Amino acid sequence: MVPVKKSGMIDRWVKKHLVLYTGATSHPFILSIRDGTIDFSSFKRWLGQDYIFVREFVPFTASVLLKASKNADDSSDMEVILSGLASLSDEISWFKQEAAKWDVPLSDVIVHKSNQNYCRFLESLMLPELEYSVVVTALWAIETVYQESFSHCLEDDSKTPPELLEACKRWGSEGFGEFCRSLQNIVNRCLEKASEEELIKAEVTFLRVLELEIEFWNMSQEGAK
Ligand SMILES: Cc1ncc(CO)c(N)n1
Repeated sequence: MVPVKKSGMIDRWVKKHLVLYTGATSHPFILSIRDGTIDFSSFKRWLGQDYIFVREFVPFTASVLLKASKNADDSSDMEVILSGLASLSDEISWFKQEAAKWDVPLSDVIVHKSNQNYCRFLESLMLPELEYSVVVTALWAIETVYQESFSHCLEDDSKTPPELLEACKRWGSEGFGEFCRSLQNIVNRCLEKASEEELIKAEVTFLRVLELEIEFWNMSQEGAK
C-alpha cells in the first residue's frame, strides 16, 4: 500500500492564497537582489528598518515561547521555539556588525510607517488572550517569508552581489529552512485540533503577515511613503 501523506492546513492555505504568498516571497526587492540590480541604498534602508523589527520580534517570540510552555501538547515545541529565540541574539549582533560595515547608524533610525504598523501588529499578538495556535501560525509565517525569499537569492542561476550573500545565507540557508519546517509541523498539528473560530483567526493572521511583509519590502525598495 502506498502511504498517503495527509497534507496539512498550511499547504492548503498557501495554495489558496498563492498570489499574496508569492507577492511576499518573490517581491521585486528580493528579485533585485537575486538578479544583482539592487540599489545598495535600498539594502541599507532595509537593514536599518529590519534591525528595529528584529528587536520587536524578540519579545514577540518570547511570548510565543511562553504560550508553548503552557499550552503545547508536545514538549518539543518549546525546544523549537527556544532555538529560534536564541538565534535572535546572534542576529542582533549581526545587524550591528553589518550596519557598521554599510555606515548605517542604528541609533537614530527613523521608524517608517510600514515598520510601525508591523511592530504594532506584533504587539497585538503578544496579548495573553491570543491563542497559541494563532501566534505560532504568525511566527511560522514571518520566518517562512524570509526563508523562501532569501533562498531565491542563493539559487544556482542567481546573480546576488557578493556583499549581500551573508544576509541571504542567514535566512535562505538549509538550516533556517529546517527550522521553518519544524514550525510548520507544529502549526499543522495545532490547527488540526483548533476550533473553527481559531482556524479563521489563524488564517486571517497568516494573510495579515503576508500583507505586512509586502509593505515592508515596498518600504525597503521605495523609501518612506
Ligand atoms: C520584516 C521581517 N520579517 C521576517 C523576518 C524574519 O525573522 C525579519 N527579520 N524581518
